[in-house]
Order: sequence, then structure tokens, then C-alpha cells
Amino acid sequence: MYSKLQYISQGETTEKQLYNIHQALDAGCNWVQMRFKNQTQKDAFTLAEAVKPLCEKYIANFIVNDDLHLTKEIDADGVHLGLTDTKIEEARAFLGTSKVIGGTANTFEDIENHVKNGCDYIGLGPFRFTATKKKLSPILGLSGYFDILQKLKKNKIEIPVYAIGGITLRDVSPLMETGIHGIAVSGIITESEEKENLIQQLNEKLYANIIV
Ligand SMILES: Cc1ncc(COP(=O)(O)OP(=O)(O)O)c(N)n1
Ligand SMILES: Cc1nc(C(=O)O)sc1CCOP(=O)(O)O
Ligand SMILES: [Mg+2]
Repeated sequence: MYSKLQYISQGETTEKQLYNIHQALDAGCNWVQMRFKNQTQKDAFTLAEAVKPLCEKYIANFIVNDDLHLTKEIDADGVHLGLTDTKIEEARAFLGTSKVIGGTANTFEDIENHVKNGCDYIGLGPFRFTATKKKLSPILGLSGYFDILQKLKKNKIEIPVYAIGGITLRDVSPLMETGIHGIAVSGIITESEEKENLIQQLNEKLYANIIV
């Protein structure tokens, strides 16, 4: 089963991205999505080439945002695709069954379609406003998650759902109560000056109801 915490990288340069990813791994993240927007193919490749062995060293899952070809070229663990990116079924045909494919959703219907098309997990958002992403879909809030997760249960649709968008530490427990699997965060980890402590606290809340 996938980890309950996914770190989405930030940084305007390859150096800053690599630094942020390294810091997140060092502080205990074991799932990284490399999100490096508006870059040349060369810079994205250079970064991915450095992130891959780093994630291997930390035994972390490494997925690439948007770029299917880079995912294959670099042999990353998978890709995350949004509603206006390559279609999930096309990505599955291109990558095969061994790669993880995540898909963005904002509604129950988005999730239903992604499941039909072979998606492995869902990034459902935004929870609230966030400056990390431009052109946000309608904000869901806690009640939006509750309604969608109830509908999934009623329709016996099972897929790990990650909440995303402006999530802070104090949002985690109420969000988990809606039935989500975990969270995907960028800003809180990137900007934290006590990353190890933050990640420990996030994981305590994310895994609070797991009996081992
Ligand atoms: C886990 C997760 N969920 C949603 C997104 C958003 O993807 P997308 O809508 O394609 O937007 P960009 O990230 O590409 O700007 C995500 N990246 N990760
Ligand atoms: C990349 C992304 N996608 C979103 C969506 O709603 O689809 S919100 C978002 C940004 C997540 O970063 P932060 O934790 O800093 O808000
Ligand atoms: Mg995208």
C-alpha cells in the first residue's frame, strides 16, 4: 500500500529543486513527486537523473509530474497526470502496468473515470486556496471531501485518495476522518524550518488509526 504522505517538490532551478527534495527525503519523506514547471526538457531530465538515485538511496517512491516520456526515459516509479494532461488510458498503454499512475480529480465523476481507465491513486483537490498551483478547480473544503468519499463508499469504488491543496498540520485529522488515504503537500514541507519534526507529526496523524 502506498505511503500516506506524498511530497510535491518546489523550486525555480534544478539546484533548488534538488536541495528541496534532498531535504524532504532526509527529514523522512518516502514518496516524492518531482514537479518542475516551465522548464526545458534538458533541465527536467538533468533534475530527474539526479533525483532518481537519491530516491533509491532513501528507499523512496519517485514519481514525475505531467511528463510521461520523462517518466519512461528515466525509469521513474510513476507519473502524476492532471485533468488536462495526457489521458490516463493513454498513459497506461504507454507505461504498462508496472508504473504507478496518479490522476487529479475534483469531483466524484472524475474519480469514477480515472478508476475505469486504470489509475492507481487519486489526488483530490483543492482542499483550500493555495498559491502553489495556478488555475485551481473549485475548492472542496472538508464537506466536499466528506460528500465525495461517502459516494465512493456507496458505489463500492476503492482507490487510494490523497487530499491536496493548502493542507496544514491541523487539517490532517479531520481530513482523514472523511475516509481519504493520505495527503499530498508541497508548501508546508518546503517552507518548514523543522522538517523532521513536521513530517513526524504529519505521519502520527496520518497513521493514527492503523493497528500494527
Ligand atoms: C497528488 C497530486 N494531486 C493533484 C495534482 C495536480 O495535478 P495537475 O492538475 O496536473 O496540476 P499540476 O501539478 O500539473 O500543476 C498533483 N500534481 N499531485
Ligand atoms: C499541485 C497541486 N494540485 C492541486 C489540485 O487541487 O489539483 S493543489 C496543488 C498544490 C499543492 O501544494 P500546497 O501543499 O503547497 O498547497
Ligand atoms: Mg499536471
